[in-house]
Amino acid sequence: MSASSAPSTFALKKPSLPSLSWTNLPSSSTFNIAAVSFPRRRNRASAPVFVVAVSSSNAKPTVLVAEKLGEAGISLLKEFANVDCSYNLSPEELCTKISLCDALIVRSGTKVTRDVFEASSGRLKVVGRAGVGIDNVDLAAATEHGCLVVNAPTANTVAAAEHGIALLAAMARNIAQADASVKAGKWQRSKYVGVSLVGKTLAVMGFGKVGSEVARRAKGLGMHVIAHDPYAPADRARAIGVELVSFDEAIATADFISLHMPLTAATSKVLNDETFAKMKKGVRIINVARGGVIDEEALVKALDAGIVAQAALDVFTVEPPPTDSKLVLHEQVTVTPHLGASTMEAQEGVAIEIAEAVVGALRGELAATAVNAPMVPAEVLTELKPFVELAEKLGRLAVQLIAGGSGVKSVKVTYASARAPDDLDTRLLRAMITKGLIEPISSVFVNLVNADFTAKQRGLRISEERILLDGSPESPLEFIQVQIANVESKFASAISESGEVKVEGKVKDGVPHLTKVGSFEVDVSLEGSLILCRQVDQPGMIGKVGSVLGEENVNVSFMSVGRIAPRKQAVMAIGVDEPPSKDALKKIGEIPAIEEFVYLKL
Ligand SMILES: NC(=O)c1ccc[n+]([C@@H]2O[C@H](COP(=O)([O-])OP(=O)(O)OC[C@H]3O[C@@H](n4cnc5c(N)ncnc54)[C@H](O)[C@@H]3O)[C@@H](O)[C@H]2O)c1
Ligand SMILES: O=C(O)[C@H](O)COP(=O)(O)O
Repeated sequence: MSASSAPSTFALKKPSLPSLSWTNLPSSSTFNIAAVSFPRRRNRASAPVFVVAVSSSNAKPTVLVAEKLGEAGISLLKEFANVDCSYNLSPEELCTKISLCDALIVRSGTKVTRDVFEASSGRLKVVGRAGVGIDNVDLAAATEHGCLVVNAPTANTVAAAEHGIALLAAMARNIAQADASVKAGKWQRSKYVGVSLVGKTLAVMGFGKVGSEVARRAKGLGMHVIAHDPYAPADRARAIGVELVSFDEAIATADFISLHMPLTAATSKVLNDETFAKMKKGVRIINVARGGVIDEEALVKALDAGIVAQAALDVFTVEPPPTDSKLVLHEQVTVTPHLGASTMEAQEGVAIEIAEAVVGALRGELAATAVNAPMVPAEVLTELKPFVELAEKLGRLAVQLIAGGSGVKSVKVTYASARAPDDLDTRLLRAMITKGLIEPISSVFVNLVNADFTAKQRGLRISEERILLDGSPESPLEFIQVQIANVESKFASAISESGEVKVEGKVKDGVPHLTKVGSFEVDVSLEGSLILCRQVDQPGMIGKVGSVLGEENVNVSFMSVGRIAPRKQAVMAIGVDEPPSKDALKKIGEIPAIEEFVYLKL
């Protein structure tokens, strides 16, 4: 943002004439913010979408691909961006490179830490995780830096499930150990007698995409499948003949336990000394989720004690695991080097999925796989579009009405709608009001990803209220009102009866309109910029102001007067296409009946 941007607010109270006070508010036009865009949908018309806000410059963006990505994905990226494929970067090298990149694509091998976001100095707008697990990305830091994180959650599901089944079967029949033995010149047929799968109970821990595919396949092998997942709907499990059970029941009854939950604070080391002790003696464990869900030392002990007969592991707490890892070297353990997603088909699919998500996000489009932004369904977004504009403009107007020195701390937003509260998702509107409130007075970039965080960080409390109106629920909202408490206004008429700076607006024919300022009713479309004047209502006022602007070649787009009563005080709202000069504003202030006025940039 340029510190020398044109003054954007002019405020004057009649008694302070002629000492005109200008307040320099940074103009959003000096930074490229693609706030929220509503692009044409390619497909998945009703798929959930997420809102992104990106575009740091007009030049071609640069995408750093830090781990091997399928060719199809690289080609897609190259159509839109400069692509830098640099693999095996050290953390320091990554931090150095990142300041020149708009997007970063990684798999599970790169730690995208807070240091990376800090080193990017705000340029990094999207992190694409070419896969599912995002435990290698510091999501809190990404959100704080307004950086969108997208993943590719579907393309490797089948590959991971197939790998789980491959490990299950290989472990049960000692395939890896027997293979090594034959290659070592031995023929140990009695040593490698396995166990059968048919009729055995498999507990699937985490009944999401991979877990349910594993369950489906295990049923095909004749296994009895149960699952534990506190968040999975029972009917989805029932539909494939799987019973959802408690954690304790799952681990106590299973002959095989297959792990498919994400690594979170709740799942970290969920298999530990205590939980191994509750398992059936001779249980077999498969892990293609994340190493951290098992306490690896406890697993070694459980293997040695015979509680766990065998384990088959694709993932480890530290990857690669130490070469002297007791777990990896254990005779009863089969290991693979995090190969779950590594099929040709999955890698091609993941590369395309992530390249599309990253390019879309860089274009400011809606990303269907955002991880750190709230989900807003496509149809809701289309309907909310004009209200999103209204919300941002009301925020912008409200904050520009505040007198310099008044800290904005408490903002109340009221949404009036004939729709039931559950039918109105206000997260997007709140984010845009926050953007409108913060951006004119700071250099912070606000988007849907970081709006709530940014507001909190600045001590800005935004409370929301919904008013349920009678009438047709066709439109999602009748009006939005923004009130800022405990502040002084540079335009006294903007203060409501209850003492807050208040602006209210609605959408008419798809265009946002300002309909109330303080307690004055106005009606002016929110396009271009706005002059608000308080005057004594009398004939000729519109003409006088209009001719000052006309002389300056400033085009008036809209004008409306709201008054308390004829010949009493009135507020005139004038929409202008061009910013009036200081001189023109001074002349307006000098019109005798005008008591105060303010020029506001939208
Ligand atoms: N080894 C690999 O290469 C590979 C490949 C793909 C996925 N994965 C990993 O597999 C896991 C599952 O991936 P997915 O795509 O199925 O994810 P998903 O989000 O579709 O499913 C995860 C499921 O775990 C459930 N869950 C969350 N907390 C739980 C808890 N405390 N107990 C039980 N269940 C819980 C969730 O409700 C969800 O249904 C992830 O950890 C992912 O990173 C690994
Ligand atoms: O979470 C995932 O998608 C898998 O663990 C795959 O990770 P990878 O992309 O590093 O193979």
